[in-house]
Amino acid sequence: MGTTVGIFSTSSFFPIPPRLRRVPVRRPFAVAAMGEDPIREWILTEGNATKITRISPVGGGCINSASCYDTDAGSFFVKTNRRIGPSMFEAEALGLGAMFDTQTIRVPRPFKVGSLPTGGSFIIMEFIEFGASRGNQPVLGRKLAEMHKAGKSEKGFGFDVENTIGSTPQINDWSSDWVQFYGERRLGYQLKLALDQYGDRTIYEKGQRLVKNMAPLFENLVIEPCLLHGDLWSGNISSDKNGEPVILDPACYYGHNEAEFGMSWCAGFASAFYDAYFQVIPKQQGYEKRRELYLLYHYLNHYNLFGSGYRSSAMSIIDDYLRMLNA
Ligand SMILES: Nc1ncnc2c1ncn2[C@@H]1O[C@H](COP(=O)(O)OP(=O)(O)OP(=O)(O)O)[C@@H](O)[C@H]1O
Repeated sequence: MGTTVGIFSTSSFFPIPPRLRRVPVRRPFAVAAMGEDPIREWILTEGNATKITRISPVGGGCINSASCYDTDAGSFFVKTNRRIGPSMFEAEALGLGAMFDTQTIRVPRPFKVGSLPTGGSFIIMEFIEFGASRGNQPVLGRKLAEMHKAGKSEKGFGFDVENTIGSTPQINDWSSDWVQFYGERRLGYQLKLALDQYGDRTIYEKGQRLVKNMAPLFENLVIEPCLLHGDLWSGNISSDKNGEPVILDPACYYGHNEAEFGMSWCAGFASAFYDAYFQVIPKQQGYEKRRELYLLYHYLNHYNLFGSGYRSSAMSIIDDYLRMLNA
């Protein structure tokens, strides 16, 4: 039988919503399957279903296999990965759980993470029926800002676990200093990766020069750590059947709210999105000067993940800043 990941092992951590709550009545065939299939086991016990009526594949993801489990207690969304242990899904569940707890923007509620007996891991979460539209931009902007406002951290900048941005590790060790955190754990990590995997000394050295000289971009700012989705691009933004925005597949950490716009080059945010956002959290002084700095992390990550097509975007941002900062 697959092991379960400690903190997700009881329904009290992610209690089942009333819609899905039922007294479990187990059938003999369900008992017979226990232990061989921890997904089925959870759904038929803590998931409060007595029978699974249909399992259908859900397309769209690149990294994992996804399915919808229809049951007499509602539907569950399940992702499995046959190669990777549960730490990746554990990080996803912690991120989803943190966003869910803000009770602001809609995210799928995570229920359970565990290992598969044949190797690999799984995550079970709330199934969301998506609508046709990508959602209302002003509502998305307002709700995202509300999440940023509500998601506070007492530990500073970082997150309780490492997670991934695409498939690149994202280091989240806590820090009380945002400029240091962003310089070392975000830009510095990606620059080192480019040096190690491509031998790209030019981007590494110029990028490090920027990191050492970027403090003036943050002068006179008070930066409160707030909960970020961390990977907010159009593929991770949807809407439910009522048109409410939904955000998925996060790489959460507590950071400067402006860093959330780092993927704006492929997120399709309209001006109505930004207007609504800044009505809840006003723009800070110097926002425009930092915009490209926050894009840089994601361009570097794309360079590291997908190759040289993204190098020139990253390099020209670095060069522009070095000129602007006389560094
Ligand atoms: N909670 C959910 N309920 C219903 N459908 C979902 C839910 N979460 C994701 N999906 C759908 O399943 C598809 C795959 O999910 P996801 O994108 O999280 O997969 P992945 O392989 O983990 O990630 P990636 O997109 O990075 O490859 C998505 O395109 C989305 O349409």
